Amino acid sequence: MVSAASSEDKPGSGKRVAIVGSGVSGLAAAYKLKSHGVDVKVFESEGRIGGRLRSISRNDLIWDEGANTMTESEADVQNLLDDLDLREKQQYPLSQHKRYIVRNGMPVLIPTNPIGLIQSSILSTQSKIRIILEPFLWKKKNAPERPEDCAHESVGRFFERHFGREVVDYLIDPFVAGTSAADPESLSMQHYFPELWNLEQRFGSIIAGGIQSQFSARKEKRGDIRGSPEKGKRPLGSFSFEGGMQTLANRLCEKLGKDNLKLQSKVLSLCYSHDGKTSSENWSLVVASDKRHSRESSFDAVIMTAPLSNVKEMKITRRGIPFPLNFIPEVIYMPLSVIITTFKKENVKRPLEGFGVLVPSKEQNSGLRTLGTLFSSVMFPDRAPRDIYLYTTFIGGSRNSELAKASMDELKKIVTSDLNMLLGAEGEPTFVNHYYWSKGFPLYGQNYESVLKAIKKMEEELPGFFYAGNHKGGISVGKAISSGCQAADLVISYLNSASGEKGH
Ligand SMILES: Cc1cc2nc3c(=O)[nH]c(=O)nc-3n(C[C@H](O)[C@H](O)[C@H](O)COP(=O)(O)OP(=O)(O)OC[C@H]3O[C@@H](n4cnc5c(N)ncnc54)[C@H](O)[C@@H]3O)c2cc1C
Ligand SMILES: C=Cc1c2[nH]c(c1C)Cc1[nH]c(c(CCC(=O)O)c1C)Cc1[nH]c(c(C)c1CCC(=O)O)Cc1[nH]c(c(C)c1C=C)C2
Repeated sequence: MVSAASSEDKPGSGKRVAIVGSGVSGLAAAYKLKSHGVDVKVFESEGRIGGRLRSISRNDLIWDEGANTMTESEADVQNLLDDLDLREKQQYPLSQHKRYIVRNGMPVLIPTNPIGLIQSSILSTQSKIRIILEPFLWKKKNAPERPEDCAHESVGRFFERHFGREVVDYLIDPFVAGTSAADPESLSMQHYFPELWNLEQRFGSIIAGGIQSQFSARKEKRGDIRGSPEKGKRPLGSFSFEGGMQTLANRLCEKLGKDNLKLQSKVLSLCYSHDGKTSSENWSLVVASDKRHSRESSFDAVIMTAPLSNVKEMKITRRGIPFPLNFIPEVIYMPLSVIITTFKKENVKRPLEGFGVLVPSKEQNSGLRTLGTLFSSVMFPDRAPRDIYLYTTFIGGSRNSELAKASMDELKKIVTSDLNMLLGAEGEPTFVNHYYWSKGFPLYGQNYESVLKAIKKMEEELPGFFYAGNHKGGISVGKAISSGCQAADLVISYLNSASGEKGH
């Protein structure tokens, strides 16, 4: 547990760490370090905390313009929620397992078990048979032969080999759109679905491998539950908080204390100056705030959580010599618009219960142009008055990157038309709001290996420099938290190490 450290075993006492970025990874790292007695300072370029957690309360409505839900598969997340006393604020969506994919212009419930799959109209009989027979029929002969080709295989190609094209078009394409705004051909299988990629490496068939590893995971879990009854009782699945996802960032910030946070403070440059005598207080930062530049000195370590595209713009010097960042590759980001609409319930003729609906690329032929819509007020009834539906619709991603930056008027027309076709929403929405993310998510594409290499190079060559956030190990909120906690652990070991210089 993060808060378990007693005052005697607080190894970080008297040490100072700078954290760049107040997204969930930076805040989680700062909180963990503070719990270990480290003096932390978080620098945030914007005038608000949370980064891609961004909830708005207005006009009796609550909505999220960034992440809408999160999961707690990572132990770091479970510990953090316990420590922050956030359990009573956790909100589980109603009927969250009801999720829909559009086929022939109409939402179809996604099957959640083999019988459901057989009964579902989402796939042809041929594809269903192919899924059932995958343990026997999967095409090893089509698998890339050279390990390097295997490492570069796309998500689309991988699933096509195992299940055929229709599964890619009607299950994988909408799934990756709904979890990364990308498309199956651009994503790297090894990096986007590492567990499934490993299953193929180990078992060949992903169905047989999946069943086998689920079986062992259940056995392990039964052991865990016996040890910790509290955790075993928790409902599985995604959740948010009263007031939206921002509640998590706000609680982290409260625990950190306002004095440890500097808003509107954009980090422009970092300087590591080891004087050869002490291994501490070697880092200083130049920060731009209110049109002034100031130097913030005497940090023992730095955790960088700003997107790599922002890091690339920073200047770093090491022992007085510029440390050029030209080895950082160009990261591709998914642009995305998030559009909030509300409709009077009486005007929505075919409302659906559940989490939301995803639109496969192929369904653009039916005239649909959105990526998907979350049924926000159906999931969380306190997000809108009782007689209103609030929807959160996503437009853009790799499928339609230009459309992501369309005007509010154009986006409103698209959303109104799609919700009319999918849910029978009639007339104009009673409220519209729009937020544009020019760099919504980093793409875990074919060049992702070079992204990881660049992060490793910075961490190896800059003593006391650590990188965390959604460019490393996964884009979900849970993975970003975990990445922040892991960076905090590495900083604690670094501060503890006798030399304090990771061998430099
Ligand atoms: C529209 C959208 C929907 C999403 N939905 C979900 C979802 O439902 N579930 C889920 O699990 N995940 C979701 N995600 C992903 C998830 O929200 C993010 O991956 C995660 O919040 C990223 O956290 P982070 O700390 O790594 O980065 P960020 O939140 O991006 O934080 C980085 C911070 O660094 C700051 N910064 C940048 N440059 C500087 C600088 N030079 N100096 C100081 N500060 C700087 C930025 O302002 C920012 O606050 C969604 C993301 C988006 C955009
Ligand atoms: C249609 C576009 C999008 C929707 N949500 C997002 C986009 C781009 C963003 C997003 N949503 C989730 C994540 C985390 C991914 C992860 O690696 O865990 C991100 C970046 C959560 C999520 N959303 C869906 C799934 C299956 C998940 C994983 C967690 C869970 O199972 O709850 C599906 C989904 N996303 C959207 C809709 C409408 C939808 C399903 C109907 C919107």
